[in-house]
Amino acid sequence: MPADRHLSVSAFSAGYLSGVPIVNDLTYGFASGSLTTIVGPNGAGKSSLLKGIYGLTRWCKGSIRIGDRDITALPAWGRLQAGISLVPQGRCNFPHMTVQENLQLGVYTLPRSNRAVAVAEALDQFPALAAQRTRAAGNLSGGQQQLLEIAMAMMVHPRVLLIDEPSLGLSPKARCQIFDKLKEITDHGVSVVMVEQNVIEGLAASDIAVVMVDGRIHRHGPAEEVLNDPEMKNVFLGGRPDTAAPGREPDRRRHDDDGI
Ligand SMILES: Nc1ncnc2c1ncn2[C@@H]1O[C@H](COP(=O)(O)OP(=O)(O)OP(=O)(O)O)[C@@H](O)[C@H]1O
Repeated sequence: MPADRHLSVSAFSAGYLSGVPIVNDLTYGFASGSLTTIVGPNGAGKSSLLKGIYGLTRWCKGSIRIGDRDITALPAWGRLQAGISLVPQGRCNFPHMTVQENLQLGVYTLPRSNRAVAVAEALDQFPALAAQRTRAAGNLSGGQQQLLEIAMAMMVHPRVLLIDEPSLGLSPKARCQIFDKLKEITDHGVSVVMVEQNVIEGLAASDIAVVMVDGRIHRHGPAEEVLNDPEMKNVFLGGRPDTAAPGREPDRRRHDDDGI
């Protein structure tokens, strides 16, 4: 995989209150063109790591590189231009606007002359959205809304896609479809870094697992290996095949039954 898609952090700390690191002195290179999933207990700093990489925490120190370019000094929009896209937790698209209008917002940062082509490409790459292009985004199923978020993040052709808990509130079928889509994205050479609370399903779909505890990396390795490690199962995965990360309340929100 091309080296310019390699995201790495070095002695990286980030947080919200001055002097209180949530992500603590972390050094790690995310495998290029792979699906890396970050798991760990509640409050471990998983989401904060994604936000810190994207430039959304109040402070950070250490360094972040994409390829051989140091992007630490760039603000969030600069990191987007450098090739990092973020899908934050939750479905935060514009619910009263149509799918097509949401996609048009996704290309707002591109030169005007490239925008129509980018929207057409997105509809081509996400056929489930093409079928719904004139529908208000808020009326889509949860899985379709998540797909729309992913499509919007992909429209700027990122080298690295950061995505926070994409399966939240989705049915098993829709979760599976989202993970498949993320795998497909890595097939096109994009490095995907996902935070996921559905540990078993998330890791089963992934290439690499990173286990975070207290702001630090406790363990990393091939996802299958981590998934099958008895220590990981007992300590972090709850030891049962359908268990989310310990400490998390079960998700009682309505699930979409029909997938995407
Ligand atoms: N905007 C914020 N301001 C202050 N503290 C925050 C903010 N966001 C997160 N935190 C704190 O940072 C710590 C880590 O939170 P974070 O969301 O990164 O953990 P997480 O591993 O993603 O956990 P979860 O699985 O619960 O989302 C928590 O103690 C949380 O309260």
